Amino acid sequence: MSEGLVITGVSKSFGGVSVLNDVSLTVRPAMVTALIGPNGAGKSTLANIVSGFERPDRGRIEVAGRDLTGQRPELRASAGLARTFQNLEIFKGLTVLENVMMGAYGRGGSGLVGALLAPPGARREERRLRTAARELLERFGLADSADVPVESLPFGQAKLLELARVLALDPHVVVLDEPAAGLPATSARMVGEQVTRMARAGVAVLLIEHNMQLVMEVSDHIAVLDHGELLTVGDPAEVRADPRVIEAYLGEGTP
Ligand SMILES: Nc1ncnc2c1ncn2[C@@H]1O[C@H](COP(=O)(O)OP(=O)(O)OP(=O)(O)O)[C@@H](O)[C@H]1O
Repeated sequence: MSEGLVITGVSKSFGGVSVLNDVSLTVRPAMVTALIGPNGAGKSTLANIVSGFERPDRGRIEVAGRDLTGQRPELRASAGLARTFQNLEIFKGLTVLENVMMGAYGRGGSGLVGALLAPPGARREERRLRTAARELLERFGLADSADVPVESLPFGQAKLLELARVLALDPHVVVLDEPAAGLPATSARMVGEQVTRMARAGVAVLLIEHNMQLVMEVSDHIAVLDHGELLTVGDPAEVRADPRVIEAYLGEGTP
């Protein structure tokens, strides 16, 4: 049974400056929980703490009921946590299909590297990965590009590929750091559709995103961070109407 992501009482300071102060948030399975807030509010720091790239000064991170506080990022991946990064992260020199197959590596299975290094007897594993990766590309509308070098993908498709790759981990929890950053409206919509679909398949999705239209469309819950403090968590209508949120983040007249 998956219980999603549970963040409890997380605090973090850099050089004596508080960046996160006692943040608690639950990201439930089969739902999209957005984390929004002004630049510098602490969103990426929280994503880094969740995925093990930063250590919290205080607090606890649990994924699917397992306490992962202090565990290395690789161990979190094998516990079912996957994330994307603000900047496009692709494995250059590999094809689109191989990039998706690489995704399965973090889950503790053999993945592409293991499959390539494996003795002939283990080739079945490679075939299984390849088939699963092709199915994911199909679902993301990228099947026609399976065998092209990943560098030749247009930016919008490369952002979709990142989503396909996190799903190759078969994750319980996915943290998406600005998946629609720099995308035109049509591509952002496609990302939104895939994020919704990911959640409906049972994944707990934490979505960090500045594109408010996307956030409002795909989120079940929205958490608002301001100066490292969680201002509120609510559904899109509640958050949109909350005067503190309007003041802290949305600004006059938006959206
Ligand atoms: N490694 C670090 N060392 C020192 N300060 C840091 C470090 N990482 C982040 N900060 C500071 O912590 C604060 C929060 O940054 P963070 O990147 O988490 O904000 P954010 O909400 O993700 O912003 P954005 O929307 O611009 O990405 C900022 O003031 C930033 O300068």
